[in-house]
Amino acid sequence: MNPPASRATTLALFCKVVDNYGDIGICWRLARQLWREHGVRVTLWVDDLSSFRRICPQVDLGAAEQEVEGVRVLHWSSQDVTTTPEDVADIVIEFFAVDLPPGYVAAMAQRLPRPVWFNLEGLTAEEWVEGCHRLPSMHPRLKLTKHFFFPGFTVKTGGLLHEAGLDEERLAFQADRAAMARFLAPFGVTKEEMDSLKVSLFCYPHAPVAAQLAAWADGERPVTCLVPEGVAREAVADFIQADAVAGAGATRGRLTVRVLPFVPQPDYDRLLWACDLNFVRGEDSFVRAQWAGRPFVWHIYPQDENLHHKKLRAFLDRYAGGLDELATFSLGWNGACVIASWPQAWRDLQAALPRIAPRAEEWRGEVLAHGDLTTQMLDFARALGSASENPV
Ligand SMILES: Cc1cn([C@H]2C[C@H](O)[C@@H](COP(=O)(O)OP(=O)(O)O[C@H]3O[C@@H](C)[C@H](O)[C@@H](O)[C@H]3O)O2)c(=O)[nH]c1=O
Repeated sequence: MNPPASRATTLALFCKVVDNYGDIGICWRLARQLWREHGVRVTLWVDDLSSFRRICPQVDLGAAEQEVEGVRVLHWSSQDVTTTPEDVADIVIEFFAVDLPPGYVAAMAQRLPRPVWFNLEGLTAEEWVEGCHRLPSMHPRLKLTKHFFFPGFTVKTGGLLHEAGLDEERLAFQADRAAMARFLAPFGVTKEEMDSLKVSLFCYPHAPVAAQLAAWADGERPVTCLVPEGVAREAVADFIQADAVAGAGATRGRLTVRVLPFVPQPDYDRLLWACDLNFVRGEDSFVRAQWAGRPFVWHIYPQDENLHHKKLRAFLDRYAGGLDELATFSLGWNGACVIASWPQAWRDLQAALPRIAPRAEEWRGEVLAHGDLTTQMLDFARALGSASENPV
């Protein structure tokens, strides 16, 4: 899509990879959408190019500066950054409260008009975020104000990342069995496996994967489990009796496990769309599973003192009303309740899938009615800009 002819808004997005792929996954998604759909010139500062490359193979690991899909990417390898006020973007986003380079902040304070500054926070369904979304925080020394921006599920939050045209693309794909079969074939999925219950599996190492694989193997219905390389490595290797590398797989009982390569982000969406049930984790895959319109089980990122169990319950309270089988299974999957029998918990969940599927579609509509995160963020930035004679 061509950017508008007038001077484009500029935006700097600072991303530190704490671990795994969610931090860069979210920032990359946001950066691409800002450019493609809103014509915003984005500079993405990221400290870990290797993690970035796993979800976006075009990334050059050796480049201090590069352009990827219209986004300027800078390797943020040190806090020792010198920037002039003219080089500061109109909008500056720190992701998950990262410390911006002091030199960049000093230049922000000198820039006229001042940039709009956001701290983009993590996603939670808890109610308190509604009171914190859009709150200002003054810099203790400099003439700068930062605003908190909270993603979320309700009208009083900033919404979720969702690209224009995503639903049309997804629905066309899901309506085309041959397209789904063509997509899955390179991963070894056969015609027979297309007729089985197709499950994608993305979780943290502490999930009870071995018990679940056993429940599938001993279950009544054929299941094909597609698991990206590196996920639940030990349990998968035990099941297939071989190294869990991409291309490996085995069938035991009613279960076939296939190990997939880690795919680029757009293909991960297609994987979720092609499966009947998705196990997802963290933040970004959790949101993408919601857009897939299919039942999913969430493995939440673990936190100290089991704080994450509270967050999981807050989400299930919003999502899984009347779907006790899903709530119980999800709590058990996350160690938030004891499951007496995995095979039984699975049978219960499987029997409930036809009731969960319409809820997945309904939920999509409910959440999207409030608008997407990127548009809401830009609208807020513009409102702040015009209020302070600071047009963006
Ligand atoms: C499995 C797979 C995932 N992906 C992408 C989808 C997502 O953008 C990304 C995975 O990110 P997530 O689902 O968020 O899970 P995650 O666990 O990888 O990431 C995170 O979770 C956050 C809550 C934490 O704050 C982070 O520190 C981080 O741990 O990887 C691919 O592109 N290809 C693949 O094959």
